[in-house]
Amino acid sequence: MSNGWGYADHNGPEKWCENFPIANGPRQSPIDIQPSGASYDESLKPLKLQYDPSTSLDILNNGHSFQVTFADDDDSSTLTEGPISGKYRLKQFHFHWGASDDKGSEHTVDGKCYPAELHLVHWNTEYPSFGEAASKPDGLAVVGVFLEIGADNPNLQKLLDAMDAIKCKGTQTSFTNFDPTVLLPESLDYWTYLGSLTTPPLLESVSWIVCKQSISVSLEQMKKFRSLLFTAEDEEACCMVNNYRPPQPLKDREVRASFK
Ligand SMILES: NS(=O)(=O)c1ccc(C(=O)N2CCN(Cc3ccccc3)C2)cc1
Ligand SMILES: [Zn+2]
Repeated sequence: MSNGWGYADHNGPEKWCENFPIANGPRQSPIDIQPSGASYDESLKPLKLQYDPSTSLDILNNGHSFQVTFADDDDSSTLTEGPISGKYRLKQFHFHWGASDDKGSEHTVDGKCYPAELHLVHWNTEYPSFGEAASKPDGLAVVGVFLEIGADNPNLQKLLDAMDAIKCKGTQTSFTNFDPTVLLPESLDYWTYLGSLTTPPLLESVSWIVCKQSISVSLEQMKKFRSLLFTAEDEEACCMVNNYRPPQPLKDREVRASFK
């Protein structure tokens, strides 16, 4: 398999170790979060997320997910406090989801899968760029938010409306003036652990921050996610679904909770 990794049987998560041996490393993500095994840490601070909507740039179908990319040449949109030290800049956010509502999240909670999971990706400003930070053990911080089937979520609608313009791999369109704060749950209680990118190159550089509370998504809104394609315009269409990596062994790691 060249660098053409994906989520199909021939190039999916079970095959990634062939080109990315770190797939079997000591701090891989995602994991199954077992709340009874997590330890409450009173020293954990509340998350401080300060996003400037004017830093949102565009929305892209990258063939693995869709992502909204942010200008990260200054400290306009940052994550501070929480379990991290220093300041991390927002680079992009994206989602993972399933072909049906019984799967799609990457992290699970006591084995429970959610239909989708949002990842807000930040990089440590100790380093000069995302690319540099991505290879450092404290280089990235990703905030994960579960999506749960329920009421229509109006805060997702601008994303969904843009999907017609990014149906195929490699398509993108302007996506300005978007404040990702609207995608966060009411409570920012979280679990945190040291892990990795959940896609190749699976670099073990991520401080994971997974919110306990989910946000809602309706059945109709989930169908819109599933209307995207993994494939380019000139290829046989393949629906973008099941773009998630299953939970990986916890190995010698602890999961801490910011709440009792
Ligand atoms: N699912 S997740 O949240 O773990 C996640 C997935 C992908 C990414 C991401 O932006 N890239 C993964 C590698 N890619 C290419 C790359 C670029 C520079 C250095 C190294 C590699 C970028 C970030 C977070
Ligand atoms: Zn992700």
